[in-house]
Amino acid sequence: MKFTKLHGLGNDFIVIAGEKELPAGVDQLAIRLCNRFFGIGADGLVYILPSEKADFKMRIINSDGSEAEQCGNAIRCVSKYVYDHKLTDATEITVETLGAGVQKVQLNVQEGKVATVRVDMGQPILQGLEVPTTVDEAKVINHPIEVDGREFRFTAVSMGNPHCVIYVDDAVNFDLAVWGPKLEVHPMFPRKINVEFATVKNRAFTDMRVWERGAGPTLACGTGACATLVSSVLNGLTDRQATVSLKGGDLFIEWNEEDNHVYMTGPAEEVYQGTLD
Ligand SMILES: N[C@H](CCC[C@H](N)C(=O)O)C(=O)O
Repeated sequence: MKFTKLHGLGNDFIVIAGEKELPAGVDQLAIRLCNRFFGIGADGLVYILPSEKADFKMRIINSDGSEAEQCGNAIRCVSKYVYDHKLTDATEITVETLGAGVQKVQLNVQEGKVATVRVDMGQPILQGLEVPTTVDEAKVINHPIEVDGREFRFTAVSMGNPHCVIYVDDAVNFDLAVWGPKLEVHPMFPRKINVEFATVKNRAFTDMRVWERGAGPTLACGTGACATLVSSVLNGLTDRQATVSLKGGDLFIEWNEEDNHVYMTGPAEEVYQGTLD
């Protein structure tokens, strides 16, 4: 089986194209292949599949074997793959995902290869029960949550997959490995949750570090960056366009007031191709 290793700001994926559907036992395959010592090593396993509604369909399996509804960095990697490997020559394509339906994607090509990608990530979902959380409010903003005797305040945003954004004094040095896993599985989040710790530097720039559901501490999270921007606007902390700076690099996020869609712009890179017996 052929695969291609790609990443978006260090959030890395094993990409497999050419299958008609997910193989049986894909959860166990993802766990095995994503293992950084006994496998290829990645944050997730991504399939490019045929779609009846879009040019391509993307399915993403986290390194713990759980399937996610959406993945911002992976959709940029998939978009780069299909252009660079000549599955399309269009620079505007559509990709179908479980969590956001058919998404428009713009490819910025430099010297014949995709350099950056601008993705329409769709409309954020803010109703508490739809994110989902156990909080039945139209918007869950700065809501208290206690874990191991410490109280945090979170804002809940779904981009098709669930996120809770928490503002801290120093996100870059925050103890992500202690608090991330505790919040990921908190009973307030029925389908677990991706946890973003953010520090707003000014109205156009936010530091953010992420503990991902099903993958742990990744270098970047595209949907998490979108959730962070939406949360920061809801909390009156940033404008509707801002840079979200992650450990692996920066993403430019816009929450358009006219169409209520969130747009994410960032890079995608191919590392190598391989084959598995
Ligand atoms: N771990 C996430 C999926 C990957 C999202 C992230 N890698 C991104 O770039 O959006 C979840 O279970 O919802």
